[in-house]
Amino acid sequence: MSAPLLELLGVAKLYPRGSGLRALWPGGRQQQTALASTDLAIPEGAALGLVGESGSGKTTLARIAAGLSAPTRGEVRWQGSPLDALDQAARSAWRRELQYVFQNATAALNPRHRVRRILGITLAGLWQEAADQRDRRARRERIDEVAEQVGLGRVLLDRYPHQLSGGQAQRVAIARALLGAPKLLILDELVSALDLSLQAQILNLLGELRRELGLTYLFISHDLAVVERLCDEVHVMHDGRIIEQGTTAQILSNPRESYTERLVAAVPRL
Ligand SMILES: Nc1ncnc2c1ncn2[C@@H]1O[C@H](COP(=O)(O)OP(=O)(O)OP(=O)(O)O)[C@@H](O)[C@H]1O
Repeated sequence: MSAPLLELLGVAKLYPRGSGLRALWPGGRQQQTALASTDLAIPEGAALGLVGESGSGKTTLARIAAGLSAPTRGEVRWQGSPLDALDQAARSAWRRELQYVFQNATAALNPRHRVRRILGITLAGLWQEAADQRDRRARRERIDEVAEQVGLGRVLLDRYPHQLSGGQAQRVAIARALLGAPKLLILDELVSALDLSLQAQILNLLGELRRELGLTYLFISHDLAVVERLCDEVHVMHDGRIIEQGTTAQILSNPRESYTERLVAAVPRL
């Protein structure tokens, strides 16, 4: 059996707590556990949801999983290899194949460039790193291809980020993440700021992309109703720990923990 695409082994994150004079006192600087020792495996093709209230540690876990933040303890493995042990070629493949998409899509886009340029800069960087010699025309074609995949009309490629709606900006953020043909997308509160009908559109798009491109998702949300629409499996976080995990159907119909019951009770039923 092949190794999971991504694996966290005993990963934990502590932050110093306390500042000012208290921190100078012996024993005054305590540590706060943002993430207690956590194991997590994401097999290729999975759509795994991570739910929990604000402050439960979801983003801390996601950032460590993406290699954006170093764990205080434990190890992250990509396709079976510890991140620290990846050689240069494997590291550059990992950077391309794992993409993190943030909640606030508009803020993540350079306001001074049109969308096509924003995507072009990312693509040029990816191809340069891979020593890919393809020319400007090929770059243009790849951008058009990805824009089509995410349902972004050509007209929108000529707009500046501030001229985009929230849903359009999310599509640009997803398009940018797709440029390098990733395997795993880490989607952090991607649809939280959108109204319900736009949420549904983006979730449908993510479902289609998963089927068409064989993508794997780690999908983070405080809202179980959103996770339910996209994920096969759910991990529930509370106080820096995964307290419960199971298939989405199991979690929704038969939650074990009272904390999970409360999240389930908040899911609107038609
Ligand atoms: N850089 C930091 N320094 C100190 N404490 C931090 C830092 N980042 C996160 N924390 C703390 O770690 C805990 C977990 O935060 P985290 O952002 O991972 O939760 P979350 O579930 O993603 O919540 P949210 O949805 O509000 O972002 C919180 O108590 C938070 O205050």
